Amino acid sequence: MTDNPILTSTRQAEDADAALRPKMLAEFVGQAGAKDNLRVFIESAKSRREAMDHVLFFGPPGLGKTTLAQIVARELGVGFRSTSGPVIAKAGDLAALLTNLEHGDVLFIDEIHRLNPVVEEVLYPAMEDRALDLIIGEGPSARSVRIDLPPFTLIGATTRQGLLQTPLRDRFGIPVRLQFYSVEELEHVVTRGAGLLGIGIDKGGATEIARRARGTPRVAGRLMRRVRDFAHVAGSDVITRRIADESLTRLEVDAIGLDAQDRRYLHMIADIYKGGPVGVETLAAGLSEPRDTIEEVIEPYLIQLGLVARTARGRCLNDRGWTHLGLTPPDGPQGGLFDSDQSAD
Ligand SMILES: Nc1ncnc2c1ncn2[C@@H]1O[C@H](COP(=O)(O)OP(=O)(O)OP(=O)(O)O)[C@@H](O)[C@H]1O
Ligand SMILES: [Mg+2]
Repeated sequence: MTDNPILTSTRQAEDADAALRPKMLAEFVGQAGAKDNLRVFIESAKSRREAMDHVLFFGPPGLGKTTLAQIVARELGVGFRSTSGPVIAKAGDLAALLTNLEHGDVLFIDEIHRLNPVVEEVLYPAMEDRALDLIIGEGPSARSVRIDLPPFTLIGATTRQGLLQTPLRDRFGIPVRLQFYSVEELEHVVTRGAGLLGIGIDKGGATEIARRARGTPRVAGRLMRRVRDFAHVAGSDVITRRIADESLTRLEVDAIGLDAQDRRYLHMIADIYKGGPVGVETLAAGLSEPRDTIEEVIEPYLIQLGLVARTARGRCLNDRGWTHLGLTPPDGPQGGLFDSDQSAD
């Protein structure tokens, strides 16, 4: 099966993450609630010798969806097959994947919100009845055959739960929302990662990187690799707060983890649209970024920090957003909508 293009074409971008990926649930930092629940479902499935119910992981990029999917398969002691929504072009591709599964296997479909609707139709009976309904032949001689599938666990991952069709969403028995990580959790991620990369790090260095990692382990890993390069060139084998701070400042990552792209986004709303509201399409055009990048990568963290609000009329800069840019919010009617924002800290 390994030469099957559907199986091998996992996203390139993931490769850089591989070295830092935790292998078992016990090594996976944070997401305590999700982990506790998964542990129960895994144990139960194992003791009943049944396939675990289907799982949907959703949340912003880099929070550990792919990692958790691999961990679930490993903890269950079953095979792991991986593909992604846009890669499965035809119903037949999915049928081939499903019929090659072995008893209890995990089939991981990344970016499951991007499945072709025709393929999605095939997935419904597969998830629900573990059966495949195929039409064989054409015209008057066409007939439908039903093929039984082995018990399997589908794990879907998406950054856009809202784009999932309700029938698909409802077929996942275990929906899991991943949250942004706390600074303490990211300190663990960074310290563990430094160990794996073979560089020392002290508490101050770990805190400095964690505070600036946008609540996201992937960003923490990336920043740590860059800081390690600076430390290396500076001839230090330990990442200290000073080295971390200097390197991240040189990389234009500010004290709360925003990078040049985030600041461009905030400045566009502040300087050109006077704080908004402004539509996401307009921002996408102005920043020359795809709308998806704005909605999936840039905005979730800025919203979480309370710098920006998504409203029905468009994006608005909150008082905190103005303050972070070192600007004063204009007193105007648009302030009134958001003055519930806890300010003054
Ligand atoms: N809880 C965690 N503890 C330690 N490292 C983590 C954790 N979660 C994620 N990582 C690391 O962060 C990186 C990104 O994780 P992962 O690829 O699982 O994210 P994702 O949610 O699938 O992202 P995307 O939406 O882009 O596919 C990996 O290198 C992984 O090692
Ligand atoms: Mg992923």
